[in-house]
Amino acid sequence: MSTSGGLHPADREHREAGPSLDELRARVAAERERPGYGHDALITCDRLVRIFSTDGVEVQALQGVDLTVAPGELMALVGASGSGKSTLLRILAGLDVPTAGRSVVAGCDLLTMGAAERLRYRREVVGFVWQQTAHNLLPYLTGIQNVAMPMQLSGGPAGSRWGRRRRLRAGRAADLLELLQVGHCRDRRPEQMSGGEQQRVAIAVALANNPGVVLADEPTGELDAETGAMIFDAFRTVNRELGSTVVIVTHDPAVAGEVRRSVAFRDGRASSEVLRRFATDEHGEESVEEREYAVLDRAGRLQLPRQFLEALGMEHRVEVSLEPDHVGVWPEHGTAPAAGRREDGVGEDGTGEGGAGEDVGRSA
Ligand SMILES: Nc1ncnc2c1ncn2[C@@H]1O[C@H](COP(=O)(O)OP(=O)(O)OP(=O)(O)O)[C@@H](O)[C@H]1O
Repeated sequence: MSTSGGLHPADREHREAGPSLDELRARVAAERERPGYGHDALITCDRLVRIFSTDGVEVQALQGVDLTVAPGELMALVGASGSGKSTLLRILAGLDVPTAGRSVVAGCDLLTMGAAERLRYRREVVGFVWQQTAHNLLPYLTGIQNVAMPMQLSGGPAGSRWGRRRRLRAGRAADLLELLQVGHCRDRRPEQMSGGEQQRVAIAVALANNPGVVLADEPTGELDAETGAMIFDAFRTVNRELGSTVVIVTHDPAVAGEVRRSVAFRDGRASSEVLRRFATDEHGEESVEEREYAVLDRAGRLQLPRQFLEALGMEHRVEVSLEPDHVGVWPEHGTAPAAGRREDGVGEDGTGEGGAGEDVGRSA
């Protein structure tokens, strides 16, 4: 590994001498005072692993996922089939337990929760909406009864008498149906609703106990594009008006393109993120600025985009160089396509950004 390029001689001398005792003490003190990973997040996944064993064959569905989601975020998880998105969502929903690692949602540790706490977690801390519209609702109950059911199961909202509690539940259920623009479905059973209406009622059900987090697995997967857009609008309303944190797994590029942050999964890990900024100019024209980042995990690993590796013939080993403001990654000596690389790892333009290497870590 080369770490020379671009350093000031005084800095290089300092680095070679190593840190002084005072510097080491200061580092230890700073480390001790540093807030823990995910301290300000609502959802924290820390090196999360899930291994399935079927007939003696092990599948590593999650291979050390690091992910934090801030309170009030509306974000998407995307990625190829089999990359681990649904496995992660089921763990976050409290329906499955990770093999190793740590995951904390709204202060609840998903690895150590007991059965009673897990039940309370699933009823009150998270709400979920699944792809199959039919799975989200009880077929023999009306819209309003479906929304009131989770409140009934958890005993809320609090009130002194049974009759009063029932009225409060019915009032909140009706309010949620109105918020999601399906007030007209209050007395209809699911078979009397369209697919889009069923999903909006399902979102109301997910919100019944006022959970901090709403998880949705392909909620637009069974719907046409127009209805899918309406469902996504419903999630946006929930996020904006009720402050719920929303995580949506989706294959739908239209949905992924509408959120500020989408995290792409690859081979059981979060591999890249797209952050978007939506702006409206003085003429009312809307624009989106997108920036794609590779995810650097807590062990310092990152996945370079597959097309970068293929374009530069990188495999097995790469050369890495520390530059003053970024890290350069180069194909192993002698394996690169010829263009733009000098022996010292600096591109032909002398900037440290040679055409054959990938620079990572440059500040955004
Ligand atoms: N219960 C299970 N038993 C065995 N293997 C499983 C189980 N659930 C998931 N897997 C495997 O784990 C890997 C990740 O699956 P997962 O469903 O999380 O992927 P995904 O990204 O959600 O895919 P899709 O977009 O197709 O739903 C896959 O290889 C899958 O076959």
